[in-house]
Amino acid sequence: MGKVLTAIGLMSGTSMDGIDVALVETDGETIVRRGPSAGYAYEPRFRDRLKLGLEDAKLIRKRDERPGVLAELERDLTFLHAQAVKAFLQENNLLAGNVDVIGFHGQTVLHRPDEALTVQIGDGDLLARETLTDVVYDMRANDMAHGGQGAPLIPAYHAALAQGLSDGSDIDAPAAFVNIGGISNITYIGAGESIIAFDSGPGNTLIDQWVEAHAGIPYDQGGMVAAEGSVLPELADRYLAHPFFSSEKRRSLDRNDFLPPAAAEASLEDGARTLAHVTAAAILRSARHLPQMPATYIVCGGGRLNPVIMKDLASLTEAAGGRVLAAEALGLNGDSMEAEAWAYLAVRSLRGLPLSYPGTTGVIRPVSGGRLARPAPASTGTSARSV
Ligand SMILES: Nc1ncnc2c1ncn2[C@@H]1O[C@H](COP(=O)(O)OP(=O)(O)OP(=O)(O)O)[C@@H](O)[C@H]1O
Ligand SMILES: CC(=O)N[C@H]1[C@@H]2OC[C@@H](O2)[C@@H](O)[C@@H]1O[C@H](C)C(=O)O
Repeated sequence: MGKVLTAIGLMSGTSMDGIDVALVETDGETIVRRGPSAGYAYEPRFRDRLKLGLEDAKLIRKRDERPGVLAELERDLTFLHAQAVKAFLQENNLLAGNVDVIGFHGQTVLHRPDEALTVQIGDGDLLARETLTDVVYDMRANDMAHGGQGAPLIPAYHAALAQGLSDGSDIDAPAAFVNIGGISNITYIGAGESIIAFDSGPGNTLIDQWVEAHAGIPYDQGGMVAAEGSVLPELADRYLAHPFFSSEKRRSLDRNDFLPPAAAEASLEDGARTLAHVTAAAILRSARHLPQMPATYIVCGGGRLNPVIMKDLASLTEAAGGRVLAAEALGLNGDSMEAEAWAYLAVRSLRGLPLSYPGTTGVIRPVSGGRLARPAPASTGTSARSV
């Protein structure tokens, strides 16, 4: 058993809605003590800049290139993360000296696993200097360098949480964690130590893009728009017939792999309703690739706050012999789980433990990853090394 470290995780996900921050005390293995968490929303103007950055990112051919707005965006994104850390520490009466390491995901601006290219902007050196704390960042690259998809990485943390749950709760096995973020992913907790995971389909990004384009709102809060509409079966079937769901190889997703419908294809309400259905149905479609259909789906991520998605997910899983639980029903936090994961993975990185496995990303063997940036004295600059 390793030393228990205090880690902060920082996540800016594909929804690009803000920065999630969480504190975890962990040995990077079985000890996981979850501390406080918080979310710091981006200003609409910064969100718009991120969206522009996604366009410029399409020009990237090598992962350290920063064409167009991306260099400035990376710097500003990093400063916003530093501000979030400082606010979080202050709100929780903590000092930088109380934290051993920060796990910094950054913002994915491009993910092309078929070309072994994944780009998360975020300057680890700058964040280390600004927060005066060690920072582990760029955690997806080594997985890709070893034949993995670079995502999802949260499954190692799901597995640690599952070990904690199996002590006390009466959830039916096999269980699966489902993260309904911008994109959804699923982690299957099999017997023994086996975990299988993959991205399972579009999460909230299609709904967000649809309601933003046609109602000028960033997301369908409480599923209110969808609740007024009906599922358009042909449109839903078109999404669910995407080769992603039937391919033999499980492939991680880029935000642009699925695009919203054309304006003329649906009314605002029917479009939102259909896309909510697609989000739920996609999880079940992808679950068919697991060794067994899960008996319990533990749901985290912002999509669990959309009752229309959750109702469809509940009825589809029931029909397949399973049931759905929001993470909170098990004492977990569905909003902060990804940020917690980045804290946990940072400690694993420091200890050289695997972040990914053949069953989670398709990597050739379990591999660690991440780069370490330390806040060195100003005269010598920051020192970064690969871990
Ligand atoms: N109250 C709510 N009602 C409906 N939907 C919500 C609500 N709150 C959040 N969401 C949805 O959840 C999304 C954010 O989810 P989350 O923070 O899990 O995504 P993320 O971390 O950016 O994504 P990813 O896991 O893909 O990296 C929002 O964009 C919105 O679509
Ligand atoms: C490349 C990238 O950033 N992928 C994200 C995205 O958002 C959800 C899904 O797609 C997942 O694969 C991943 O994030 C989670 C947190 C992960 O790596 O586990």
